[in-house]
Amino acid sequence: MLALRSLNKFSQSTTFFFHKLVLVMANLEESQGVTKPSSIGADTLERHEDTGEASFWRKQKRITSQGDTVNGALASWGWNYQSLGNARDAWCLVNRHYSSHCNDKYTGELSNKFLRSIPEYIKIVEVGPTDGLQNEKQIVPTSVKAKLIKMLVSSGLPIVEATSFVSPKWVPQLADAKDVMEAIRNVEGARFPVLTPNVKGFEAAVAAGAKEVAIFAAASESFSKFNINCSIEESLTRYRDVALAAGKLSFPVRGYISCVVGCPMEGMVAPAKVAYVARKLYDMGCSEISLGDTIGVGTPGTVIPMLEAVMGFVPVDKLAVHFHDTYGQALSNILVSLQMGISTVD
Ligand SMILES: CC(C)(COP(=O)([O-])OP(=O)([O-])OC[C@H]1O[C@@H](n2cnc3c(N)ncnc32)[C@H](O)[C@@H]1OP(=O)([O-])[O-])[C@@H](O)C(=O)NCCC(=O)NCCSC(=O)C[C@@](C)(O)CC(=O)[O-]
Repeated sequence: MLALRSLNKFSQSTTFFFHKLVLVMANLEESQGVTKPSSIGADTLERHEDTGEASFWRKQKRITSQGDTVNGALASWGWNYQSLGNARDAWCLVNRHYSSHCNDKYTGELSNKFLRSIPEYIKIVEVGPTDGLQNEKQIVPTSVKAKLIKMLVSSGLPIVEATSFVSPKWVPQLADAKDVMEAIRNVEGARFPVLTPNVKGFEAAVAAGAKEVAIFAAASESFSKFNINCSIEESLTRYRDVALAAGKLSFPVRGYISCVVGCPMEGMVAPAKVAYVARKLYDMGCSEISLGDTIGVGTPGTVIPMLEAVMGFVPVDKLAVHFHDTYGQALSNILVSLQMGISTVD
């Protein structure tokens, strides 16, 4: 467990978080024509302080709903990429402003303002051996996977998702799931959930010694077909069977949702679609629901309304966030998630 309050002591990193947040806000506004600031720095900061948090969130919502009208191919995210492209220059401006004008007291006040609402403890769920290794071009030997898992545990991580009991034809990288479980059988000090896409996978996981499992749905129809070869509704039926079987053994079941803000095939994903799948997973007994920005296109402007929609159906203490850092937005997205009360981060 990580004492997040200790972040207050590291004014440099909190200032970095804050800079990133200001940047995302500034860039979203500029790219959407909401405002046209002549420069980014103190003016931008004061403007947001003046308007207050509530109106900032409203503004982000408006921007997102404008974005929602953009549909279709990935190219429809052009405004987002544009924002990210501008971010480096703008960050330099903000950074220069702070280094010459900011004193420690001011930085401390800002840190308090932006960190005061975050949970005291954060649970980290490590997913490198699954979400990481499944993308490796070369197949990593079982012994190396086991060593990686042991090292992750010895670094203090309390939960390490160990492997996936999926079809070896679909994910040959993780075809050695049973052997990985055998290799870590005597490792203590952490929990080792595994991914199971159906009852066949669940039964194999139980036989290999797993004590908790995760199922993975998507908020986008196209991605569901691409990833698990079935529609969202079919996947929910499948997962209900897995949850039922897990319930009989009192195994915790984690539910993932992929593409919670964007899909590589469909573009932007509406928050209501994510909320729908989250509610279904929660109702079937998932003890935790992890919201995945699978392709890393989320920004605070799209993440906040998505979280608001999901929180309408699932208690915040049952939610986790899973941000891929493809475009360097993961830290900003994690920060706003923490500010909204999420306390589990993949
Ligand atoms: C779901 C299926 C199985 C459907 O795949 P399918 O081809 O539609 O399944 P099927 O039922 O027709 O079976 C085809 C073959 O697979 C076998 N099979 C069937 N099930 C299993 C199983 N569990 N374990 C081992 N073998 C299995 C089955 O026995 C059969 O073998 P055959 O008769 O041809 O020899 C397949 O699409 C699949 O395995 N997909 C998994 C893909 C995957 O792992 N994706 C990444 C997961 S991580 C993620 O989704 C996102 C996340 C969590 O990281 C968060 C984020 O970033 O968004």
